[in-house]
Amino acid sequence: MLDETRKDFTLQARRKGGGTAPMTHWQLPNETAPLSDVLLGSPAYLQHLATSSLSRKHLRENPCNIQLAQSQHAEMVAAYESFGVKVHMLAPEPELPMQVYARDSSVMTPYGAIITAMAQWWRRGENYAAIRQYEALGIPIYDMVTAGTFEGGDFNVIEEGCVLIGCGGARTNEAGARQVAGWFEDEGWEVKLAFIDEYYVHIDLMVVPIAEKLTAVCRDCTAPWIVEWLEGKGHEIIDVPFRDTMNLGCNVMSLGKDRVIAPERSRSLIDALRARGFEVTAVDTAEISKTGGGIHCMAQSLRRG
Ligand SMILES: NC(=O)NCCC[C@H](N)C(=O)O
Repeated sequence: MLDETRKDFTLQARRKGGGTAPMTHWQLPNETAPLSDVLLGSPAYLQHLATSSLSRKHLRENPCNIQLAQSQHAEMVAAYESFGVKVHMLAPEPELPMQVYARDSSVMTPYGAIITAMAQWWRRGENYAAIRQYEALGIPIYDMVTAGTFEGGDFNVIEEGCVLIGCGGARTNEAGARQVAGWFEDEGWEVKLAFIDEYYVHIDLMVVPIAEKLTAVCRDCTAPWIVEWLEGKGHEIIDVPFRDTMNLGCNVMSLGKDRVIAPERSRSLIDALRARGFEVTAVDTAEISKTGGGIHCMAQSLRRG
């Protein structure tokens, strides 16, 4: 017999045309409410691959020391735990060298998890691993992307019922982006599509929610309409320098209640947050980030609020 927590699992909770009921045992109203459960990926089988301009440059010049990256990951896990966040770890699989980036293979929403469609063949198995993980946790699958490619770093919940979807072509393509956009428009959300250059990989490199009406943005590489749109909603913008952004310095994780986990090297953002009274735990993730992602890319919020 299925235990209480697993009985909510289903492979397609989405109601066609909208009106899907939000989850009952889990909740995720937005990306800035207090975080109590997070999904992370193990770096046990991490490899440094040429996945993007970013990771290729480091591979050429100064490849990732995997052991050091693993110890940095352990420190990041400890940071979540020190804030009382329960860490759920994807079961590591030797066939999945990028599984540490738990943000991308699925996307948690108020209705359950979207199973994405990874663009690069060496990441596709992560989608199946994510399904198994949600089954084990009793989290319903909202739906699975079938029309094109879609990666979780491109689903950026700005506030409750409002999402910015990144579309760089090489990762999330237009067909995938429009399919997901349509689902959330049907649910009554405000949805904006941001076409970005594939150099930036995902939209969460340059736009990341920090707190209610407070967003970190790299103005130098974010389309001005996005900044104006956020400001129009009353968001204060913390500008993150371009160089820091390309080192994943904007890619931080909000824990809610004015607490943030940020990469140690992102001095400008850390100082700006501390000046506003935020509690910032700075973790050195520079070695992991040579493989192309940061703290936000490595985390999938499972429960907030
Ligand atoms: N959300 C993200 O930006 N994820 C980073 C993914 C990094 C990984 N090396 C990749 O290129 O797929």
